[in-house]
Amino acid sequence: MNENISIIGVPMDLGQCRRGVDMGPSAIRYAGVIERLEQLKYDIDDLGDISISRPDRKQREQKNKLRNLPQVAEANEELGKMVDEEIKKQRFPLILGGDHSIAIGSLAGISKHYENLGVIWYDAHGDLNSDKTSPSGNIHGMPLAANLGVGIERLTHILGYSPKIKPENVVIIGARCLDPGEKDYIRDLGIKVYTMHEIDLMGLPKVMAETIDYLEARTDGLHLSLDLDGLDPSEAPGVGTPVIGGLTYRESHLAMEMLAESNLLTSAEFVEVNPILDDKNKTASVAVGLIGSLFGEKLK
Ligand SMILES: NC(=[NH2+])NCCC[C@H](N)C(=O)O
Ligand SMILES: [Mn+2]
Ligand SMILES: [Mn+2]
Repeated sequence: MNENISIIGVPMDLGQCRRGVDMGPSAIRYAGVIERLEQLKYDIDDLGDISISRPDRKQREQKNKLRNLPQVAEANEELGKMVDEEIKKQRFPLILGGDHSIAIGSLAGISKHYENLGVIWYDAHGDLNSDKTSPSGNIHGMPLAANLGVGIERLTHILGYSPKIKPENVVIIGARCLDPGEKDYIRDLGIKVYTMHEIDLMGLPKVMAETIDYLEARTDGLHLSLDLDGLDPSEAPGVGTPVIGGLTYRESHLAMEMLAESNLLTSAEFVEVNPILDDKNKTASVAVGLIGSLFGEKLK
């Protein structure tokens, strides 16, 4: 793995309705992410947090299908540019959210550098809605669709190009809450999804081994987009859209260790940590533990 990591915080809470997820980056820093990675001998450059502009009251009262679109789009443009710069410097971008709408900017900056970027979407949700299918109007339910080129241009064309990724290079792991439009889309495009059903049947080690083999054969870079709500809410309670019946702490560590061993990863993001909904920063600590495993921490 690249020994040089650049950390970018994105205190974004405008892609959904629960306040507090904007404090995710500071909760993850407080839980010791930098110290943890420095112990593993990485060179860390913490670039701090992107500034997010606030909608005014008039805008907040508007009922439209894409909540806070101007601010979300603008922050994603800025994130995309920063990520692009770090990759040009040959540094590994590690992005800390913030709600999952920030994956639009991350992939805008990353995907420019790869012909066939692979993406692992570790999440209870598909995040495959568009303005047309979204039941909520929340942009954090749309980033994977936007990156596949589906949705309104202001989101699909961040940094001026689209699509960012191809459906056959995406693997969703941990899904257990999909909206009707998302299910249709997965079926039509044949996106590879390991729902909790397959994980229960096959076991997480087999799921990860298949995922890694599949992506290794067809991609030239690999991004992990890990939504903490992929884990079970009993172990990661500090998230805005919890869904019972998720991946365990142990399974998630093993998934990270197997990814570390594969040596394929070129970028990662950890999103949806909401310290206000958390239990004594437990979810941020889980995120830091997972980051440790992802970057090669071992007991022997
Ligand atoms: N990143 C997330 N937590 N997304 C949750 C999305 C929930 C729902 N599918 C929606 O579109 O509103
Ligand atoms: Mn989710
Ligand atoms: Mn998500």
